[in-house]
Amino acid sequence: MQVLTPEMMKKCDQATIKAAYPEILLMESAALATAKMAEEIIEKEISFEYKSELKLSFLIGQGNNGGDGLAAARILKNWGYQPQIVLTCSPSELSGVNALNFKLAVLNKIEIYQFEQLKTKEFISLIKQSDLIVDALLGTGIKGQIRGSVKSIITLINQQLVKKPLTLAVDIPSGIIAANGNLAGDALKADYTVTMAAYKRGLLLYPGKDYAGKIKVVEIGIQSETIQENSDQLKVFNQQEAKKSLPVRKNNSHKGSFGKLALLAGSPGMTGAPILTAKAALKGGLGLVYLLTAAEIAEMTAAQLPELVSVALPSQAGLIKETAAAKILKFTEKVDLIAAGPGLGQDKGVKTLIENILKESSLDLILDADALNVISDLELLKNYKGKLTLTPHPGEMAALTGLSIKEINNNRIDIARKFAQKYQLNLVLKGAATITAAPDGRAYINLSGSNGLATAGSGDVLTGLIAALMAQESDNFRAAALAVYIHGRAGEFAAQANSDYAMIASDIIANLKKVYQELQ
Ligand SMILES: NC(=O)C1=CN([C@@H]2O[C@H](COP(=O)(O)OP(=O)(O)OC[C@H]3O[C@@H](n4cnc5c(N)ncnc54)[C@H](O)[C@@H]3O)[C@@H](O)[C@H]2O)[C@@H](O)CC1
Ligand SMILES: Nc1ncnc2c1ncn2[C@@H]1O[C@H](COP(=O)(O)OP(=O)(O)O)[C@@H](O)[C@H]1O
Ligand SMILES: [K+]
Repeated sequence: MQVLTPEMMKKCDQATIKAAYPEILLMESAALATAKMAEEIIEKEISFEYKSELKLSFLIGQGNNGGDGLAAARILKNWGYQPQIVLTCSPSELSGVNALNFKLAVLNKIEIYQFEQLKTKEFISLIKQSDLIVDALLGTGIKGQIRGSVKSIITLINQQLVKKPLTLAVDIPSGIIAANGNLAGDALKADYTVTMAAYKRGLLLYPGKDYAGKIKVVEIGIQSETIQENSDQLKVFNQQEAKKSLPVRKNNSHKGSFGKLALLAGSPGMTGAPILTAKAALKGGLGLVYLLTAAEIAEMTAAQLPELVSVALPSQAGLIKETAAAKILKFTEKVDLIAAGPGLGQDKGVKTLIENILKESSLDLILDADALNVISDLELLKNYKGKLTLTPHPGEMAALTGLSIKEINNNRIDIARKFAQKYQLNLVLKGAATITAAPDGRAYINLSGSNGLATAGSGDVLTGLIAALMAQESDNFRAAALAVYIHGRAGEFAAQANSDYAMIASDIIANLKKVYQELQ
């Protein structure tokens, strides 16, 4: 499912209206979907005897988001509810379809208040008594910081209410910038968001994602072709996408059919990282892992994971020597892909080693952690003969690009995509709302995961999973995106069993089986 910017959404609306779909009808569809969602929430969350006893408060802004709210209030009134409306402007300031929907609300005898004419105490009391707030103050048309009555309403609710009533946001929580998920000063937190036609970027990026609650995308009459034509190949990776992408395992197979991985990882003091990566790769369905590691720890790592084949490499002070490059390259002739980085350590030797692999190999190659940290010549990435995948967290991405971590997180979608296209590689930009970007411009925002994944070794597990899925699926980009999804979903299961606080990276691996069972 597509993810749009406000400009793309506007183009979709305009194209639909131009193709003979009257604007009022589009708004009515949005309103009907909103009313249905409100009713679903009421039935699920509130116990009541009569619909008419429920207090449904609609906060209405001056634009089309407010228009959606006005029409939804009227539909719910017709279904037997008693909605009330708080308007942020005077009725004379409404125009077009919004003015028409206001007239219809009046005709349907809905109780209407103008915010400016209410005393603060009256407004607070009205909100406090509400069973459900429908937030139709601002949608994708927000410009600048919140101001005027809209700002007063959001500030009053956020500052004066200890417990906010259940809230349904129309299209996007008011105050969240649809283009990037940032706050326009402040925003109204929702428990649910009903969003029209497609996801908006701001619903999936932080802090916006924290304000959106449970999101439902509803169809309002905009054709999927119109959305395709006016979007930019950015999609969500959700369970549906994961089910579609899960590689089919052949029965007539042997361990070679599911891939042989050369994992270049580990150093004394960081013996856990290669084990986590290797274990995740095997548990992810890969056939065979060779751990190529510093001589000092080869035996010890092999003892930790009996399924592993450990290969000792010449080392100096615990770090693999650059002279090991020839041995590694020779060894990799018998594998299908290479993953390098977890716990590898960093020095001049490691840097030369990674550079040599980039110059000489043509296998599928995944670079993570220390293997990323030692890269200084980005041209080596561009010129790599095989298919390359990088898995930086924002700190590593900052080092690669010269941008700050803040800049990366503020614009993670576009930065990841540009980098992937410029250097012709797959890029997994990790962190909450992980982006997977392909060399050809495709990109996914991952929807699974929880803050429990922010734990030591979690990234090592992801690298193993990416290797496992790449070995089983021919489209490396899709494999990486699927691995990110599976990692996140296993993290959700791990958090259910242990809590976000008490889960560790091994718990992610332990829960992979549940994800595979769910997806099969
Ligand atoms: N035909 C369409 O374009 C459709 C639009 N839809 C709805 O319309 C919304 C977009 O409508 P609009 O483009 O009218 O924009 P909005 O309704 O999101 O916001 C524009 C209004 O908010 C005010 N405003 C903007 N920034 C503000 C700020 N920082 N502080 C206070 N007030 C501010 C403006 O003065 C204007 O009145 C969507 O989110 C969706 O809910 C849906 O009904 C589907 C059809
Ligand atoms: N708050 C969060 N929500 C969801 N996923 C997260 C969060 N924080 C981290 N992650 C995920 O956890 C993993 C952490 O990887 P990384 O930063 O490399 O950690 P480490 O080096 O400790 O293994 C990544 O997949 C990242 O996307
Ligand atoms: K809204």
